[in-house]
Amino acid sequence: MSSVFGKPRAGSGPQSVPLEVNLAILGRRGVGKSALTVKFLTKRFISEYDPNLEDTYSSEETVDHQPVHLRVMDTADLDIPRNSERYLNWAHTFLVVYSVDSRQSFESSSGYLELLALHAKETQRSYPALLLGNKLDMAQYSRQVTKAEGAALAGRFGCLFFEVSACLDFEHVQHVFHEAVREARRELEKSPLARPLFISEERAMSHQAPLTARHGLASCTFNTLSTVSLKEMPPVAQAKLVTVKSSRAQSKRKAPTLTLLKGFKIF
Ligand SMILES: Nc1nc2c(ncn2[C@@H]2O[C@H](COP(=O)(O)OP(=O)(O)OP(=O)(O)O)[C@@H](O)[C@H]2O)c(=O)[nH]1
Repeated sequence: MSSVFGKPRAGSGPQSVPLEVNLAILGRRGVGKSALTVKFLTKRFISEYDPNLEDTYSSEETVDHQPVHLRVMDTADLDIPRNSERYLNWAHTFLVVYSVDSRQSFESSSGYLELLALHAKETQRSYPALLLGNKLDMAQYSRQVTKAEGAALAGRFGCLFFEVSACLDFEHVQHVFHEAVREARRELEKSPLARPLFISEERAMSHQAPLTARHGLASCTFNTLSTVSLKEMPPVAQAKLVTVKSSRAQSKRKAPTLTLLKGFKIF
């Protein structure tokens, strides 16, 4: 609500301080984690990719009129969760992805949800997760997981469920990411001091030593992995930060966007 009589305007005051949200995308290899990430950030679908690339991207979003600094970690586990602390200790919210044309990937997604449930139990906190059935465009040809099965699995873990396609419309993909932000925001509002740990880019850490959680997380670090054997938290020297302004990414193709596209071929 805006007013000329001194009442707060929408988007002013505390609302103009960006909410910091870290989101990790989990799932078996090939389910479309990178494709969804790139679709969300650039509105485009990728055809080729580096399966070993694990990066964290940063995007300024507006969700429900609130500015949000969203960091997205596109993870690169192989077939099962590995070194999961790197995202468990970092993310406020998770997208667990399977492909509707792969039962194996659906079974893996259940493993990821169990991992998150266990982590929540151990840390006595709750971590919002959304379950995504990707490659919906393939459903008419080769669906192996029904929508009801996806919904039932999500129901078992109390999370939201969507079926999407990284190669269809951008709005559905954006909606899912924004829902994840809303879930994170609800959780942060409940316990604002109980923030996940994070790795600072400025301070070299030889391993995942926790830093003091505080309001307004500093910049995070990001894994760029180039070989299959390097699936662990990389040394800080390898870390890099990639920033993308999603609203400008497609139209202006500024340098940050080109950085994002490293490793991807876009058409
Ligand atoms: N038809 C269709 N293909 C998709 C979709 N999303 C991704 N793909 C394709 O599926 C393959 C794997 O996609 P990625 O985004 O690399 O999958 P990923 O989960 O990041 O895989 P890793 O990097 O190995 O962990 C690529 O060939 C994509 O082009 C989709 O929604 N529909």
